[in-house]
Amino acid sequence: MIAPPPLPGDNRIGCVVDDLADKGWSWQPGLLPDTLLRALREEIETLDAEAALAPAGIGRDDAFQVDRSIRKTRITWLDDSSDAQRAFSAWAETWRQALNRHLMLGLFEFEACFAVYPEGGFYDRHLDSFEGARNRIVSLVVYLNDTWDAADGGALLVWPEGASEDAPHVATLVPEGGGVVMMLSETIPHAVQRTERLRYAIAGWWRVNPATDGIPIPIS
Ligand SMILES: O=C(O)CCC(=O)C(=O)O
Ligand SMILES: [Fe+2]
Repeated sequence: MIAPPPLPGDNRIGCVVDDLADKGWSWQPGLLPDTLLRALREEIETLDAEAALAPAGIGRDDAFQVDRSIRKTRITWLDDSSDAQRAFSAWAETWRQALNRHLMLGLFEFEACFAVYPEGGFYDRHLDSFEGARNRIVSLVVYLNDTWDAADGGALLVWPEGASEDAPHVATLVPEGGGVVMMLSETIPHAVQRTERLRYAIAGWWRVNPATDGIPIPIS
């Protein structure tokens, strides 16, 4: 079990909000509650054992492809079909509301997938929001392994907004269980280094209302 390190006043919302406003990303070790971490890890292990996770693609629907030269992961979408997933959705919803309240982002809906990186898995540098679609605004990544050593690889590398392809990354985040990353999907480049062991995570995205012709889709 990983004890959350003390943060100034333990004001996690304040820290995340300030980080997102200042630099566009935030790393919060031990932010996911332990009970949720354990339940989600059990679920991702079971799903993976049942081979429910399909190789992940890149790009939007019509451009969907499985390209192992860019990404090697297995994913399955969350659908609120278990207690653990529903508890995770409720937890994510508290963050959606907090981010909207403090940053006025207008985050509207959330989608997330379980992601298993096998040994040798990786994800090359990318942005989470696809060109031409203002769909994903804030990315959320939650790490589900129990323990993790730097020597296990699989670190998340983060670049600042606008960094060129050959610019050095500014953070190397070790995916310790319960650690959480939030970042602006449209502007923060990031990559997953080759992992030397099975790496469990949830990757999720908050999106704005996908209104067409200026007419917002009502909340059902
Ligand atoms: O697992 C991670 O650390 C990041 C995953 C990621 O970048 C993605 O799924 O878009
Ligand atoms: Fe990403």
